[in-house]
Amino acid sequence: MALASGVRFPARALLRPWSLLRDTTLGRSEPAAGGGGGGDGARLFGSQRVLVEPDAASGVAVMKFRNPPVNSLSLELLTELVISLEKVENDKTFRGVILTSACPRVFSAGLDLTELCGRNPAHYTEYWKAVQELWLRTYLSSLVLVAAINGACPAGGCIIALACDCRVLADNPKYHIGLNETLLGITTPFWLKDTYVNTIGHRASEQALQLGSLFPPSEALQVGLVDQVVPEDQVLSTALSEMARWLAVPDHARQLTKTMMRKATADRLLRQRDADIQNFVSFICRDSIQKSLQVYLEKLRQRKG
Ligand SMILES: CCCCC/C=C\C/C=C\C/C=C/C(=O)SCCNC(=O)CCNC(=O)[C@H](O)C(C)(C)COP(=O)(O)OP(=O)(O)OC[C@H]1O[C@@H](n2cnc3c(N)ncnc32)[C@H](O)[C@@H]1OP(=O)(O)O
Repeated sequence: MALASGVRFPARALLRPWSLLRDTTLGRSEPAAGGGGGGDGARLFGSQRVLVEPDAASGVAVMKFRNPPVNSLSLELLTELVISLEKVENDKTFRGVILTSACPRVFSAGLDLTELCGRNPAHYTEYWKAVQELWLRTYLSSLVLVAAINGACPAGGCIIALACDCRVLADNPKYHIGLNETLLGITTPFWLKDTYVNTIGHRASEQALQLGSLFPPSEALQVGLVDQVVPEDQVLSTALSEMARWLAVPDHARQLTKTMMRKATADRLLRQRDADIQNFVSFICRDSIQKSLQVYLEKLRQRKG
């Protein structure tokens, strides 16, 4: 499936894109902002791994990741997120989206490590294209995007949050946020590094990226990684209040300003997407990198037991 940013989608999505969007239980989901949650609109926008609760009256859709146990960014979740965002974006009823998690205690565990281990170069190519596509689509969205971070938010989870216009984090000391890639033995690509620098500044990024820092809420607020830290049961309502503040600004002026602020960062990737994919594939295929990732994944699995 060719999208605006030029990416082709997985073969199964290309053949039957909507096959990824079956089996929605959206009609039974809890009410959205303003109470419009369960109707046909929800069915139209949502999918198996992405619940969408649209509220036409406010022009806001709440989009919930539902890929248990930890919302790891599998190829399927990445694809469904892009398709859901595209659908909402194409419906002029909507001016804003709140991104949040339907899984308890985790916003997103980041890239799905099983997509990065033991696969072939063709798979890594397809996967990295999907990562790029989600980032471009969120980072350059004309909608207002607010992240309602209701759980742990490492690595790829933080990347989604960083692409939003505003971040509200639940005040739970277990809900760490940051780019911890170095602790897995991998590096952050330049376009994600740029996004970090744009958000928390050069010196703070230099330290946090090298150390793989994961910040608890108070520190995340202090460093400017999130805009608000609120009690857990107030994350969604605070995100809705933030959304109202952003939507009070005329769309055209806000959108032009957003583009002005973000274009240079996005263009750096757009100019060298293929090279970035090649870099990623050759990096991830290295024996040493595969070994580091497998050790990390094994530690995660053992930690549980
Ligand atoms: C030079 C060119 C550029 C090269 C670029 C290279 C790479 C890309 C770089 C950057 C982009 C981003 C990278 C990433 O996102 S990598 C992923 C990093 N994520 C993490 O480190 C988080 C790991 N997870 C956790 O810390 C915890 O799971 C949690 C999120 C805090 C939740 O804790 P909780 O206790 O609730 O759950 P468990 O730990 O018990 O996990 C349950 C279950 O899920 C499995 N799991 C967890 N995280 C992942 C994951 N990211 N991918 C796949 N699977 C995951 C975990 O192993 C458990 O599985 P089990 O089978 O044991 O049930």
